[in-house]
Amino acid sequence: MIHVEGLRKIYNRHLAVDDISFDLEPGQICGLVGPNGAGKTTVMRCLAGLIPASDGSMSVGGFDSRTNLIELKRQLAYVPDDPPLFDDLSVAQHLELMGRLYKVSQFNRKANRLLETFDLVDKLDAGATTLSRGMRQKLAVCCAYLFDPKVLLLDEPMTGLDPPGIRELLQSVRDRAEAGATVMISSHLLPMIEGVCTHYLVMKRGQLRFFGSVNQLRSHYASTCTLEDAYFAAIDENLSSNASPSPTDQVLEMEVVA
Ligand SMILES: Nc1ncnc2c1ncn2[C@@H]1O[C@H](COP(=O)(O)OP(=O)(O)OP(=O)(O)O)[C@@H](O)[C@H]1O
Repeated sequence: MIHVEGLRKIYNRHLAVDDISFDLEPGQICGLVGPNGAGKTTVMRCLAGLIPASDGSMSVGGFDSRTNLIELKRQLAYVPDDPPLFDDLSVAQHLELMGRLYKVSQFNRKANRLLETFDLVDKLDAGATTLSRGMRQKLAVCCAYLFDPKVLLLDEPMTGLDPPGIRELLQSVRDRAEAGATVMISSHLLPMIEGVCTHYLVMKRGQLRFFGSVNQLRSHYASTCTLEDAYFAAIDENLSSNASPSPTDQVLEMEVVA
């Protein structure tokens, strides 16, 4: 469902994502983890077709980003960590807009169920600017879920959510995956995503430190390790034996060579 090969992203002179490759199938939930600035959001934004990759190839649902970007975008929903809502629209109007844009069948049933799940029924007529941080996040998730995308890219979706909201969100991710969606969820809240993910992608300074299933993670690092243990092992791993320079060094070297 998601195929990424050799993805690179250079912002001006900064190599933010360096040669990342991975594949995800329907039903898989991939935790995208790594320290601040690792490149997680950049990977998601490239995959969502919001920013162009500098190199590499990507496809979603078989649609290549270079030749079929519009179809690729139709396959997925991207929920950024600070959802851009429309100031002038209410909660209900956001959902109606999404419903019309994506020609959602059984709109009322789906919208009502989402509003109940994410505890937004009381806020139906509230304007976006009057919503709390967590409510904005919940509304963005509802908008994403409404059209049943095949791929969900959730960037730090638990930020601002209360404990019931976090529980609902994680359960909804499980339900969506069970129904066949492919989910990528970036988070720093490792214990919270640990019970949900089937796969992990660990990044540091633009580079891929680990990609694989939960079982592969366990056998790679230690059979009893937690995600947090594996995370620290992966990001602390000394790559110098591969003589792999840091991304910034690589950009500078490229410039010197040029
Ligand atoms: N628009 C931009 N222009 C220049 N550099 C950028 C831009 N966006 C991100 N970067 C840089 O790219 C690198 C990766 O950023 P990114 O936001 O993808 O990291 P992240 O893993 O999502 O971080 P966090 O966990 O803090 O959200 C960082 O060094 C960041 O400063």
